[in-house]
Amino acid sequence: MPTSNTVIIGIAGASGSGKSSFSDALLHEFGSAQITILREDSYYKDQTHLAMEERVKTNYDHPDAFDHDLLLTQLQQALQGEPVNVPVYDYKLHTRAAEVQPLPACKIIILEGILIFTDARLRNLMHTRIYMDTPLDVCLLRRLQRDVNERGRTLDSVLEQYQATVRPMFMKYINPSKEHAHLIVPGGARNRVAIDLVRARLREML
Ligand SMILES: Nc1ncnc2c1ncn2[C@@H]1O[C@H](COP(=O)(O)OP(=O)(O)O)[C@@H](O)[C@H]1O
Ligand SMILES: Nc1ccn([C@@H]2O[C@H](COP(=O)(O)O)[C@@H](O)[C@H]2O)c(=O)n1
Repeated sequence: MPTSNTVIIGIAGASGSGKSSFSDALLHEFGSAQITILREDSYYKDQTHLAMEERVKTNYDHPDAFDHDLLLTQLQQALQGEPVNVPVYDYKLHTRAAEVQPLPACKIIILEGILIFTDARLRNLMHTRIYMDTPLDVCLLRRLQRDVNERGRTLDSVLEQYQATVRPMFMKYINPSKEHAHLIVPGGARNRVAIDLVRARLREML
């Protein structure tokens, strides 16, 4: 458990389950002066040393794809009130961008990502753990649309990656990590009751 005044809320779930949308809904309720969102995706390992053909072959749904050590260090710095420069990830180039993004100092940090509950060091820093429990077919359809429209992917590449790594890693790592959740949310970011419940809990903390 964190010892500072800052509180970390973890939101995990499959890719396309609505983690970002749920986090954004909470940010919308409270505003950026009180809540900031930190995305596990920002901590994908730098791959500038690899050729593009190697980068596309990476398993991005395995815990080893992330630099959780850096994420942990930066969360601890944020809890101590120290300035934090978050890496910026580029999904089209599959690597870290040159720039960094300062993390605003806030009372509540929402940490969202597919594998954040698989690491006990991260879990132990989270005051509340929420799991987005959205059916996998719905997740795939959303991901397909998003990856083609926003992440520079083709239909074939999304389906190939889904079968090769996304679904198997969900079964092996993400779905079992649900056992660490305090709250399991069906229906994603449109679950108004869940947003209201979490909002009430966050309001108590502020
Ligand atoms: N309840 C919903 N209904 C329809 N589309 C949604 C819903 N929640 C999220 N989406 C869309 O699905 C895509 C993936 O959602 P997102 O919140 O980014 O998921 P995650 O962060 O878990 O990958 C986004 O394009 C988002 O706009
Ligand atoms: N270069 C990359 C890096 C990550 N991914 C996929 O992103 C998913 C996690 O992000 P969400 O916003 O969907 O939770 C994960 O499932 C990776 O497969 C990628 O395709 N390419």
